[in-house]
Amino acid sequence: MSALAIAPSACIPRGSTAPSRRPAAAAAVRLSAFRPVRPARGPLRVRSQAAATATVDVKELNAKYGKGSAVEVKEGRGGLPTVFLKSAAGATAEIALFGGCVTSWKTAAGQEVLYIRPDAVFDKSKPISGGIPHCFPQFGPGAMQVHGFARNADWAVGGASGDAAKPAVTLVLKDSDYTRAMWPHAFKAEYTVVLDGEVLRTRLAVTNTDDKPLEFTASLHSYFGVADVETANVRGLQGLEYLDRVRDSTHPSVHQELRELATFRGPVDAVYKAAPAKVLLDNGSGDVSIASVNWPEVVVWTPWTAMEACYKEFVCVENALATSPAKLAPGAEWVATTAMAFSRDPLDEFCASNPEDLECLVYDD
Ligand SMILES: O=P(O)(O)OC[C@H]1O[C@@H](O)[C@H](O)[C@@H](O)[C@@H]1O
Repeated sequence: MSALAIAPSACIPRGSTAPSRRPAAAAAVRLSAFRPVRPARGPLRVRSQAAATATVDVKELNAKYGKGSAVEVKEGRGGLPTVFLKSAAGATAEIALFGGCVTSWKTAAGQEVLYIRPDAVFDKSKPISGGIPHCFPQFGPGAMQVHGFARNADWAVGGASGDAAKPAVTLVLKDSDYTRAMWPHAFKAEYTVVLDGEVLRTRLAVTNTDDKPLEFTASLHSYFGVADVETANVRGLQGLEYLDRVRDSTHPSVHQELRELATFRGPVDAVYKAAPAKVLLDNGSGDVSIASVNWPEVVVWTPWTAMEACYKEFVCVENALATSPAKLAPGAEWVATTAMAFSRDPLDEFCASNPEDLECLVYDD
């Protein structure tokens, strides 16, 4: 199993990762102006209201929206109705209707890019802890449950495309008694996931279907697997102002990112403002490129030892609209897109099949 594969039920043993050859990241952290000074707040609690469940017949859905092997609707993890995409290039993605959550994205070579936490459950008793959950209509903190309700509700299938090169599905979430109890607005959220060759594209469109204005915040809470959080880094954030939420997410402190490579040596919960069109996550075996349009912020999060069992194995790099709500007049629409691509480091690829080669026997301290 790849070091970045989704953990089945427990954290991946440390020893299972390929030899690391990235002392540069460790050196970079010494230049850092940013040192988290105390551990993250205790174990994270998801205080969510009961999920908005719906009973769906996957066979019926597949008959309606399935497109051969390019788009299939069937039971996924935990029996959850899930849309499976497979592109002609051989990449795959899985999107659970519960939460509209992308739970897997694999390259044609079978490498999992996303991460599911070992404490994730697939029984709708809480949001799926991993993959790409939605934060909507509140990033938080705020009046409603942390990260809103969209990750805790069943989305419907609104359409699918069987274009073999780039199969796609559109999921839809509309207001219901469940959502209006928390947020008194009529809305429609349409989330399109396209597997364009090996590139995972998303498009989130939110429409105010009410007769009064609404405001919301949001993010794609993307969990990415990393070989080791201490050798992972994020590029593209240098010079940006960020809000450090580790001590207090309600009253974050304001800083400027000085590092070219944002590395991890403690808990990080940072909202980077005025985010660039693209950031890169070095996950230890290559770069995950995260390009976006109209997501104005990037949230970088690692709980560190607050999640002792698995914190080394993932980093969240989230496309976000966290601090300044979008304001929609009746009938207005807000749209944001992302394109995520993974390019494997050629040396890593070589070392996977030649672990004893001299060039591969370089270790961090
Ligand atoms: O709800 P989850 O998936 O455990 O994630 C919680 C974290 O999500 C991050 O987006 C926030 O920046 C953190 O403050 C928060 O703790």
